[in-house]
Amino acid sequence: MKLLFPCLAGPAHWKEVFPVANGDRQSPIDIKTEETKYDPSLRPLNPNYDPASAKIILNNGHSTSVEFDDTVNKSVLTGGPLSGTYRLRQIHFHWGSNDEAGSEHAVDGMKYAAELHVVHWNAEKYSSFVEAARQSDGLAVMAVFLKIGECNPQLKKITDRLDTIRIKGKRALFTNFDPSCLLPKSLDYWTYFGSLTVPPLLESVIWIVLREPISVCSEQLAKFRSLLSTAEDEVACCLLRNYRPPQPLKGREVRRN
Ligand SMILES: CC[C@H](CNC(=O)c1ccc(S(N)(=O)=O)cc1)c1ccc2[nH]ccc2c1
Ligand SMILES: [Zn+2]
Repeated sequence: MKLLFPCLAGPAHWKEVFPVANGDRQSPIDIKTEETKYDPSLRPLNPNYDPASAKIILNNGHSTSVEFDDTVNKSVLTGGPLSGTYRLRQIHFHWGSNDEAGSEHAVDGMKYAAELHVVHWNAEKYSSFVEAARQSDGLAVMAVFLKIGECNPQLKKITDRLDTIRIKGKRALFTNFDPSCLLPKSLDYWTYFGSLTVPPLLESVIWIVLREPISVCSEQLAKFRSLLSTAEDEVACCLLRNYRPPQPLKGREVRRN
């Protein structure tokens, strides 16, 4: 069925505007843990972030993100499956309309309540994020699962600011923030070659999915759902869910350290 604004209609219609939606390395995926392959060549992850790089917190209508200064190598990710230095650009979240689903990746068919994405780009090889986003090794996104449980005091720094950016397009100063505070104790991970999970769905992401979740409580998730996907002059519509369902693996390998 041809829709006027397919992107607004959600994941099922994206292929009409972005044929790559049916590509060979789409994300997210359901990680079947029994089929992952231990790879001794994988190194420990080495995130090294400077809290001064944090700039603003933003509601872009599809998620809330914290944007970092990526004009210099101040906050970077090295190690893991990566060759070279990947520069931190932004972090953002995916969630669902209830606590039972909300993550993008799944583990043996199980979905978590939400998922944090820490987005980096290969500033060693490419001159901008947008250029890197068109290259097969251009981006590296670290995914962290959010599991329903205790309220997360570190996440509170973000959820406490959401009422100031409720409307799409709103932004507020947000600095002195090191996203490492949102990482779990263990940095063990799965890794595979994939894509952006929202249009333009570019197949340029080296995914690094941390195996240990962090906690989030229902009240904190409710604050994400109270964000609006609509701008000032539009009829208010809550951003109740913004996760893409798992995509076909198409023969890809998922490695673990
Ligand atoms: C190239 C796309 C980009 C906008 N999109 C993203 O940055 C993005 C990042 C991560 C993920 S996820 N969920 O997979 O982690 C999804 C989308 C984008 C598109 C056009 C642009 N023009 C100027 C800057 C710019 C950035
Ligand atoms: Zn994302």
